[in-house]
Amino acid sequence: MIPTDRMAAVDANAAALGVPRKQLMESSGNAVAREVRAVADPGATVALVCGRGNNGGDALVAARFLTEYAVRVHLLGRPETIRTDIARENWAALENAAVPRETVTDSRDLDLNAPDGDDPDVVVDAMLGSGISGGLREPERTAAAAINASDATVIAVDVPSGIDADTGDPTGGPGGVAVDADRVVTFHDETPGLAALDAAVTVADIGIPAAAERYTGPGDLLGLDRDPDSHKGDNGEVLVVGGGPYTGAPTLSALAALRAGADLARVACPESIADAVQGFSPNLIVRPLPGDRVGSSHADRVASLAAENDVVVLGPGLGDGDGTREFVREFLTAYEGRAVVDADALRVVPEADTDADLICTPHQGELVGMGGETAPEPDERAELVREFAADLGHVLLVKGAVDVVADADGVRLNRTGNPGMTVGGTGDVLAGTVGALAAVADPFRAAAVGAYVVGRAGDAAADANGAGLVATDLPDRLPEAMRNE
Ligand SMILES: NC(=O)C1=CN([C@@H]2O[C@H](COP(=O)(O)OP(=O)(O)OC[C@H]3O[C@@H](n4cnc5c(N)ncnc54)[C@H](O)[C@@H]3O)[C@@H](O)[C@H]2O)[C@@H](O)CC1
Ligand SMILES: [K+]
Repeated sequence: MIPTDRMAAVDANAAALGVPRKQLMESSGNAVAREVRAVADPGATVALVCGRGNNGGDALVAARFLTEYAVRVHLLGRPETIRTDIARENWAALENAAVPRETVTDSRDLDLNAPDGDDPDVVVDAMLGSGISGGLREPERTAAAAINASDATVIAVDVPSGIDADTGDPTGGPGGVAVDADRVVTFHDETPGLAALDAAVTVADIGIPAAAERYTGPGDLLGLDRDPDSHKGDNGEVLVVGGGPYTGAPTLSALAALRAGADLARVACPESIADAVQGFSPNLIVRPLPGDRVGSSHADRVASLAAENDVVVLGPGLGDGDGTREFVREFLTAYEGRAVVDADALRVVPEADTDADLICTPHQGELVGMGGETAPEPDERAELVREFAADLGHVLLVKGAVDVVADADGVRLNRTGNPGMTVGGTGDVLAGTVGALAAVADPFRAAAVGAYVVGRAGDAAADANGAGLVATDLPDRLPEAMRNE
């Protein structure tokens, strides 16, 4: 089962892998034609009712595959108003091939009958699919009533028009108008709502590469755009807790969080390094903690700072003193929010008793230090990481030439990035980036997208600086890396 928004991401990832939407539409249309053949013999009459989006486009393709049937294509609206290039191209192909078709501008005029006046044997509902919002409007609304009044076998493309593919409920609310389909032919994977319908569902493989789902890609960035009406704070406030033996690490995390879209980045660090951190950038808000190491005496203060933020990034540059471990343990025991845990804070996680939602970002050595297992081959490693994530009850992002993101339910692999990124500090950039993303997306997605965009930023930095890239090259390249194109 795959929710509609995830399907859109997979679709865009497939395009990036070289399988564009038009090719998928060809396979979808072919699958619709196969479904028609399964219910009606050659010579039967088939009415295809097409909307002007890609759902309609699927049926325009199907019409080309149904040469042995008496096909009639009904387009709801004028051809010039078809909304996508690929659907328009498929309409043009029908026109060129003189396939029987008509445009219906007023759906009260929609006549599904065959030329002899008989009911068609099959009606294909391709008015609206996953692009629907709200209840059916005209002309689709009246057309849906005409389809439901017919005695034909009704085959819906992707989802019955007027039904929410994720819930199975009418998009117009209880009692809303929707097509009552006998059969549904859907693509790649079933959306959760289809199981609730009283219709036979066929899931057609349309040739989306498995890698489009398993690997991160540009589709994973869809839906992360900032709401134009948002106010300061709506896009995330991130608290980085770190520093002591190191100054650059918490600074890099905080700067990356800002470049990844956070509205505010605060750094809680020992006062011994507070001026140095502030000196890196006036964009940072520094909260000094007494002394030169973070220790358990700071747990209450950090807990109250954490409460003012959406996400905590715990660990960059903290070091591994005894008092530091105690601090991490105490903090995690009390904290119930979201946190990215990195570096020396990681080894405390397996023994911590916490209700927090954690995203742990170990490299493979740190993973082993936490009690996890690794393997050289990515798929085998992915399964080991998934099992360990399930044991921990947290999201894991294990860094490597291929990054593995896992929780109890799933795995995503990431292959952006390059060997130049083994330089110090890139992990701090990643932790801050994931922190910013975790303020606006669920933890698994934040980890997957974070790995993807930091790798992309690293690839851009390597283009400019080769193997001489340094971690400070990365944050400024994040905005470009997060652009979905
Ligand atoms: N991987 C994929 O995502 C694939 C999708 N395909 C097809 O593409 C479909 C999605 O295409 P689109 O995104 O173009 O969306 P639709 O074809 O569902 O149509 C969306 C358009 O309908 C209009 N609309 C929205 N809500 C409406 C309402 N309540 N009443 C009347 N009109 C309304 C809007 O103007 C919108 O642009 C899928 O359902 C599937 O059939 C396939 O072609 C191949 C692969
Ligand atoms: K449909």
